[in-house]
Amino acid sequence: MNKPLLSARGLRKRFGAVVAADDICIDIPAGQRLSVIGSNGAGKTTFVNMVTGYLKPDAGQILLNEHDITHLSHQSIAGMGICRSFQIPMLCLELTALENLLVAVAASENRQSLWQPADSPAARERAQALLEKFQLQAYASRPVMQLAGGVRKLLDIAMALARRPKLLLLDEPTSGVSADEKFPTMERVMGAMQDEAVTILFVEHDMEIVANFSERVIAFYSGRVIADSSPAEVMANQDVRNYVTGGAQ
Ligand SMILES: Nc1ncnc2c1ncn2[C@@H]1O[C@H](COP(=O)(O)OP(=O)(O)OP(=O)(O)O)[C@@H](O)[C@H]1O
Repeated sequence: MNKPLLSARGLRKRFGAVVAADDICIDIPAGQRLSVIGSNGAGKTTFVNMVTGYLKPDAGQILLNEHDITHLSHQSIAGMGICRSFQIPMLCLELTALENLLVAVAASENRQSLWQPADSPAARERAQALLEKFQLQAYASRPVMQLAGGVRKLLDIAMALARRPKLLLLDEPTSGVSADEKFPTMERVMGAMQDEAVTILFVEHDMEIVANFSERVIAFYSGRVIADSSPAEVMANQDVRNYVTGGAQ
């Protein structure tokens, strides 16, 4: 494999007696679309939090293009090209969808105050382009508090993409989205990424989404990686059947 974009080496994290990460070693090459699966409490969000700087590992190293980012703040890590969305979208509810995006564009321009939306023509153009990419134009001037959960999810992901990240981590992009809307939501997300040079890792519980939208699957159980391969191989793995999919696949 070429030098990985991201390399997690021996990551460990405990919360009291709970082992949330137990010697996690993962290399991610640029351009890959990969998913992370695992039952509740397996350590998926802990991994995302450590890679994005929201949580510091007790041990181990995280390298981005061979630079050690383990001890950097989440703001610095975002500035270096690793961005994320959240299980519960982090949006300003009083602001409109467009204003939220302008805040994200402002952050990507390293402006002094994040809370003052970027108002340059170029920033507006970027925000509008993101609304279009995610087919959210109809919501541009609606306050976020009036928007449905699925729309908020898409907006949160669009905001993460505003920074033109090298690596984008999506924490359960379809959670809270109705069963009928899961596929269309993922299609919109992946469609929006198509002409962006971005590597995507998403955490997902829905195995159909995993099988259809990722080329590599990493399965977590009890803070450990128990499988890391193609979707078909991971779904057929006995440990994955025992501890993740419950033998349903
Ligand atoms: N801040 C924290 N304080 C204490 N325990 C935590 C904390 N964050 C996570 N944990 C524990 O660490 C373990 C892994 O949690 P994590 O959120 O990473 O799991 P997950 O795989 O993302 O689960 P889910 O699918 O439910 O989101 C769980 O047992 C969880 O309760």
